[in-house]
Amino acid sequence: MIDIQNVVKRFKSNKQEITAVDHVSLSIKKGEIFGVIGYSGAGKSTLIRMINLLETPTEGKVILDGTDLSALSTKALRQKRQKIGMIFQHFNLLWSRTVKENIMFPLEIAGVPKAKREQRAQELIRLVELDGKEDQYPSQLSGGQKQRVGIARALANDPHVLLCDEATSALDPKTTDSILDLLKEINRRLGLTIVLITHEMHVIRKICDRVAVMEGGRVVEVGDVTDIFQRPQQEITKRFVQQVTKSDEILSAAADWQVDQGWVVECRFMGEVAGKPVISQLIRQFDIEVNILQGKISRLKDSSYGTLVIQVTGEEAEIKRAIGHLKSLGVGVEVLAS
Ligand SMILES: Nc1ncnc2c1ncn2[C@@H]1O[C@H](COP(=O)(O)OP(=O)(O)OP(=O)(O)O)[C@@H](O)[C@H]1O
Repeated sequence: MIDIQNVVKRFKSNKQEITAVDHVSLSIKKGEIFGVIGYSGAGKSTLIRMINLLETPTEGKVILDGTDLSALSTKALRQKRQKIGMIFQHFNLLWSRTVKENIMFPLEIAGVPKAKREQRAQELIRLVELDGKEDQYPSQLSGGQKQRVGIARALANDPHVLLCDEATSALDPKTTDSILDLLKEINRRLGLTIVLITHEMHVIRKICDRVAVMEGGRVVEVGDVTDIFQRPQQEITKRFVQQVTKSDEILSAAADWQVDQGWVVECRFMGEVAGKPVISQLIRQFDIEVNILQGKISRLKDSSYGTLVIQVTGEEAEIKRAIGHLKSLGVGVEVLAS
């Protein structure tokens, strides 16, 4: 659906050259929610803006539904862009227009007749649950409601792809969740492909099917969200996963855990193994004691993921055997202190 092929973007400023995106290749499937995560300056915005050619790649190609975007004439590109909706961190609404007028604006540009525009705007207002707000101005709306207008406007021309540029970064956690639920619902109902960029693993965890991790302009890791949570490879990915799997209490307690007694071990459960009485079996099978220090269950888009921090005491060789057994069951194990 979206093929990003060896894309590079360099910016020249003050005689300096910055490589914002450095040889990135990604293949995004039709109907999936694909997330790109990275810290500030990683190149996420530049990358997502190359998907609709708001930024032109210095090298490489972006192929959308089989069409090389950079090979299109200005007119053909404008038409193609109507099928790529975009929403932004700061909503980018027209402040002098009402909710309905904002939503009708892209239809006006596309030359859709007035009656049809009105009808479509009403449908979209219902979809994003803004009934009753159609004649209000953006300044009269909450942040979440403004983003709902942004989403409705982005969907006006029935796009195949929705690009989300840090769409929830300006919102509080509860509103963030309601906007993420809406995006998930739109993806499910309309089969829309969604590409989002974020610096929050919570966003990836809640709605994405796959994720790419960016650092210094490069994609350093890519995979299914469930796999990335279970087996993060790169240091940066591990840090992002920790954002949601390790509570602040675990992180601060980790510094204090004493090593004088046994080992402190973090176990990560996902899928089938999460439903099994693994710890009670462990105590029965091995000559060890287990003390539960912390536990947390996180919901992913379609599954759940649990972390449990335990203190294991006993003979070192027996602890090692018990840990080996946990690993053989598919439990992710990390020794935090020994
Ligand atoms: N128009 C531009 N001119 C010059 N440098 C730019 C331009 N746009 C981005 N950059 C630089 O490219 C690098 C990547 O920026 P980009 O905005 O894509 O990163 P990001 O991951 O989206 O970060 P943030 O979340 O802070 O926006 C940064 O070093 C940035 O300063």
